[in-house]
Amino acid sequence: MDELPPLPLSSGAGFATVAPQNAILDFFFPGISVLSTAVEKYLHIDLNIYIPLVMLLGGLVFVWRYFSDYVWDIVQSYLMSVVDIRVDDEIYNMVMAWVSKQRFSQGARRFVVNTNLNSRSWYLWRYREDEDDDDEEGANESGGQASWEKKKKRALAYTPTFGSHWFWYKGRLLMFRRTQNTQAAAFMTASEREEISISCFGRDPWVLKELLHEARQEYMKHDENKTIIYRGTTKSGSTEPVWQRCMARTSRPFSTVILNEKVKKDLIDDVTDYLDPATRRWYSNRGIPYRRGYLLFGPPGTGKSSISLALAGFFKMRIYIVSLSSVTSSEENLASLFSELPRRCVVLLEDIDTAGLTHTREDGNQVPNSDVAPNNTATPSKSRGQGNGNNNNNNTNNNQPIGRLSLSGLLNILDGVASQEGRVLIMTTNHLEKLDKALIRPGRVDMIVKFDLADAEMTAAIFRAIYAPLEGDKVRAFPSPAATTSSPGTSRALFKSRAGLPTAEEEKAREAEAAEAVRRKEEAIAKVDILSKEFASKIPAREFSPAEIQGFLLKHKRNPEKAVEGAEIWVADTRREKKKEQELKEAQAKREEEESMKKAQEEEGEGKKKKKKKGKKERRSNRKTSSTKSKSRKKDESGSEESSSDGESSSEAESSESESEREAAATKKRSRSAAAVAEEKTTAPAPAPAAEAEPVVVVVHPPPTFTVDTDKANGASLDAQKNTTPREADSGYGTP
Ligand SMILES: Nc1ncnc2c1ncn2[C@@H]1O[C@H](COP(=O)(O)OP(=O)(O)OP(=O)(O)O)[C@@H](O)[C@H]1O
Repeated sequence: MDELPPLPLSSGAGFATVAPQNAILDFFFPGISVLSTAVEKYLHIDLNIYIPLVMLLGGLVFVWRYFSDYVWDIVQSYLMSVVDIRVDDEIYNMVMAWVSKQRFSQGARRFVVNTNLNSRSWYLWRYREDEDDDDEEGANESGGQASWEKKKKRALAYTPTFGSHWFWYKGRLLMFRRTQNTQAAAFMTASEREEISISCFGRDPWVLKELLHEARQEYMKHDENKTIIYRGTTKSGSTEPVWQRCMARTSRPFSTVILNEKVKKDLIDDVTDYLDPATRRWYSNRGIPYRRGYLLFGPPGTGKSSISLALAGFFKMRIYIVSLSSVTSSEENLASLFSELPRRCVVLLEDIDTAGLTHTREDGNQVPNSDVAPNNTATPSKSRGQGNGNNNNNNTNNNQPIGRLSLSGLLNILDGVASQEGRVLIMTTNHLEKLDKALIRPGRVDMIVKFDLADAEMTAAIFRAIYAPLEGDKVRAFPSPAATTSSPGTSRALFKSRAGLPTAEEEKAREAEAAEAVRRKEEAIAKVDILSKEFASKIPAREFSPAEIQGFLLKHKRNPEKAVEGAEIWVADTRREKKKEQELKEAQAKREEEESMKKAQEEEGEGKKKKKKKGKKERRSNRKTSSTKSKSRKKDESGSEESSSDGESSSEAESSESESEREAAATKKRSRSAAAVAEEKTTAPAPAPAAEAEPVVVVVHPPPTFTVDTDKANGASLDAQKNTTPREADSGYGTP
């Protein structure tokens, strides 16, 4: 066996025998010379001849690593088109929905799985989670079970993981790139911290635009027959105002909002006319701002929001809702929100009465008599008059910002020079009388619609709307003789039992089944109609809102007879509850009033105390000066004493006499001034003057009867003060 050559790096002598290229290789790849010697010895392959090749490859890799990014940037900049997709825009959801359906996405070996593909970004938050897909499977099943079934059926979505992914679209090679933004703020959620882009070779990005358009179209299909609702709010973690997409609801048919038919028709006709492109041209030709405003007013729960949603759904417009009573509705925020509105949309301004007029929705109850009126003509003068009358009270501080929104600010936002044209503005209020005239003048509000508590007709209509069978409803058989005498061959059970019969008979049975369904439906409608009248007769007119009645009916949603039975009890219970609520409210208001009065009196008392203290100080300093004066006078007198010792006793007596005289005079003076103060107090509850706080006065002129009544004193009622001596006032305020 041949002897192995000495290890190249084991000793200084060994190192000297190693070829120079091996030494270099060993430097970069330790142990390579040992390996090459072993390979040469046992496999008879000389690795040394490949060394230049290996080094060249290594060099190339090294160079590529440094230059690939640079080269790629150049290729992207000059030879490719790229679209970056923002995660905080709705297009993110559209593109991701599209991508998840592509083959390259479904076949990816490394992927991200989601139950919800949408951006978790602030403004899309909750999207789809709260959609009412009640037309999907499982809707018939009851409550929680149905939603659980629905969740189980919801498909998982697979999207490619971070990195670059190539795919073909319309014969072009495109690249989908998903990267993580490491510089994004830490509070952002995972999906907010990612960035996506799609690129294609070539300088014309038409293929990318087509892809985006297709993604959008597919996505929009989902929103067909839905009313998409946005709410004005602030971005999470900041004060920046944004429109947050909060829901996509199945559009509400107009027929489900119970309102005077003429009013409804007028409203729809007016909006239809306004949205007509010819009207738009008409406005612009005449230089009139293309805007239309509607004011819906009435008590809570009478259908104002419902009709706004129905309008938006009917005209296939998005609805943007902002409540003026919310904390976010400052002037700047509102202006910013309005500037971001699309051209064609419905803007719903809720609680407009809070705009610089009042804080609460509870007080005030006057409503005018009209149902609907073009603002410039038919609004009843009574309502406007009353409104204005009240306004006089409320509007004294119209332009004072409440919260941070002033009336003038709101008016500017609504129709200032910078405000959007083309939108339908709907304002709602519970208190029309509290609105400023300027806010509802024609141009801002072109139609006023009144909503009222339910009358008998409305109550019956609500009943019918809830119980009358609709398309797709399972019709419950009402117990009636007709139902029991129906042909036995037409029953569902019999139909099932004949399932295997020849086609003609089966056809016949099916027709009979359909006829039976129609008969049942008609029967149910007739029955519900009778019950609705009975129900309406039990509910007092104009006492309950449609929302309240609907709430009660929903408790018996599958049993109209029970609803009719329980109506009277419900009326009595609700009245009792309302009364209790009213009493509680009044007691609360009274308590608050008393507390505020007490506070005011305490503050007044504090003021008096301070004045008294000040008076005392002044008097003390006065006394000091008078005592120094009398001392100097005494000095003079003692001087005269020295000159005639005979007259000592007489002069002493004189001085003591004059002293007592002086004191008596001072006391008289003080008591006179105290009396004057007491007299003064009978006309105005002014704080006690300094003299009355003088302890000497209390000692010299004690009141004949004296009771300490802190309540009275604190109350400082005029009558009490009339009869109080200074002492009483003192004790009342705690003077020792
Ligand atoms: N006229 C109506 N027709 C049909 N449903 C109504 C009507 N009024 C109220 N409802 C029902 O009552 C509920 C509340 O109605 P809605 O929110 O539209 O009232 P609102 O007048 O906007 O109340 P608020 O002033 O408190 O905002 C809804 O579920 C709606 O279906």
